Amino acid sequence: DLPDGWERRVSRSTGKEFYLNIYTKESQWDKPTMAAEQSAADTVQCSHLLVKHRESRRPSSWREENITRSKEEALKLLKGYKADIVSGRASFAELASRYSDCSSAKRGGDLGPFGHGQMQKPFEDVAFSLEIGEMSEPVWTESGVHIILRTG
Ligand SMILES: N=C(N)NCCC[C@H](NC(=O)[C@@H]1CCC/C1=C\[C@H](COP(=O)(O)O)NC(=O)[C@@H](N)Cc1ccccc1)C(N)=O
Repeated sequence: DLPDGWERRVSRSTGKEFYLNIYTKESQWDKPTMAAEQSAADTVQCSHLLVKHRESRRPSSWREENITRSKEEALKLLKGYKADIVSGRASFAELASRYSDCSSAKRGGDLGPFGHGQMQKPFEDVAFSLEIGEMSEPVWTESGVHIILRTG
């Protein structure tokens, strides 16, 4: 059957079947193979909190010259930060500026607006699937493990 977010339609003029993305209202002739993209936006703005680990593509950051924590430890830390944010004990920007292993920490995690093809695919896919104001589950990239907050 059809992947999530698509509906089958029939063209009134040609009688041919086409497919409608129920989120963006875009239509296409080809049968979709992937879930419909929820964002009609071709750019989104996000903040993120990145925790690197010893297998990160660059296991170093402004915080720590040589990062040796394991993937498991990185995930545990990140989940703790997310819990603090969800509980209201701390703000996203506060924890990102203190703990993110990305230079965007200096801007509370803000990455600015970006379009398709700029970020690593797993990061982009989640970023474009979030509603504005929504925070992601942990996302793994070559850089490490991130939580992403869509802000625009
Ligand atoms: N605005 C852009 N287009 N800047 C280029 C993004 C390159 C892109 N980066 C990523 O996909 C991940 C997800 C977000 C951050 C990031 C990784 C790294 C940290 O990981 P590492 O590379 O040590 O493994 N931080 C960056 O790149 C920072 N310049 C992001 C940034 C910082 C301050 C202001 C704006 C953007 C990639 N294709 O590798």
